[in-house]
Amino acid sequence: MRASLIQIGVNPDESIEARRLRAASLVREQRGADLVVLPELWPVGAFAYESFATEAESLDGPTYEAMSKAAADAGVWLHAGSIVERDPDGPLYNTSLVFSPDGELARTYRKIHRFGFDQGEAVMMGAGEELVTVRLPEATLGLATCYDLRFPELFRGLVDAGATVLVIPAGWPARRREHWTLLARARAVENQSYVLACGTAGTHAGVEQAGHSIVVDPWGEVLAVAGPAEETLTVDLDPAKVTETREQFPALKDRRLGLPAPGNRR
Ligand SMILES: NC(=O)CC(=O)C(=O)O
Repeated sequence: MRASLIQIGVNPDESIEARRLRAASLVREQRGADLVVLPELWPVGAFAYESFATEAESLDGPTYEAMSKAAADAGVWLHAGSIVERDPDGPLYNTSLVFSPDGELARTYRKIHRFGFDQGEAVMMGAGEELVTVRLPEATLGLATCYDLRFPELFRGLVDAGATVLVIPAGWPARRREHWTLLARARAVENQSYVLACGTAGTHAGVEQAGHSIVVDPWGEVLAVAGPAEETLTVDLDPAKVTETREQFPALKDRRLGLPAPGNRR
């Protein structure tokens, strides 16, 4: 199973329309891959809070249009990263779009953990409430977005739902790059799953992006890692390796669920 991660640059000198066209063309160049992944909020920029409301899109908006065509033209499964979704009956959401190779919108995922503490996304957007997996012929994708990476229980939920490849689009800042790499590897090791973590390059809203998109196998080996600049990583995954790892080192079977809360035992 061939996966391509497009670590696109998000910079203020490029319009959103121009970036959309460029992203679509980069996706088309990945013909031959099985799965292509774009990062979080690449049209507007994950930290461009002041533009969230004006650039919010519906689920059939301009990014949907461009990515649906690109997926069909390339004949790939496309995790098109996320958009600022305008829900006509609710708040904004940070919503990922996954297209099948015929360009159909197969699944959407609303980011569950919103970043910013008491500002930015955390106050401007609604929180997703649903775990999402996507069945591909060779693997089951478990979806998460950026800050979700810090919450291991979400990934356990995805594994319990059958995920074998954890896909994490992000707009991760350069100043916390070590956390990004460390957490991506940890999620792969503890869940005995592939991790495809795709970040952005460039600087927007004054926040330098980490880049360093990374692909980790179910044993925790780093199969590929990008530099800080715009780059596409292409990696061959072996879906059987997930089963082999889980059988040969069956730590997931040793989980102790449902233990009682701490008592007063001395
Ligand atoms: N931007 C995010 O969602 C997460 C992030 O920056 C972090 O450090 O966590």
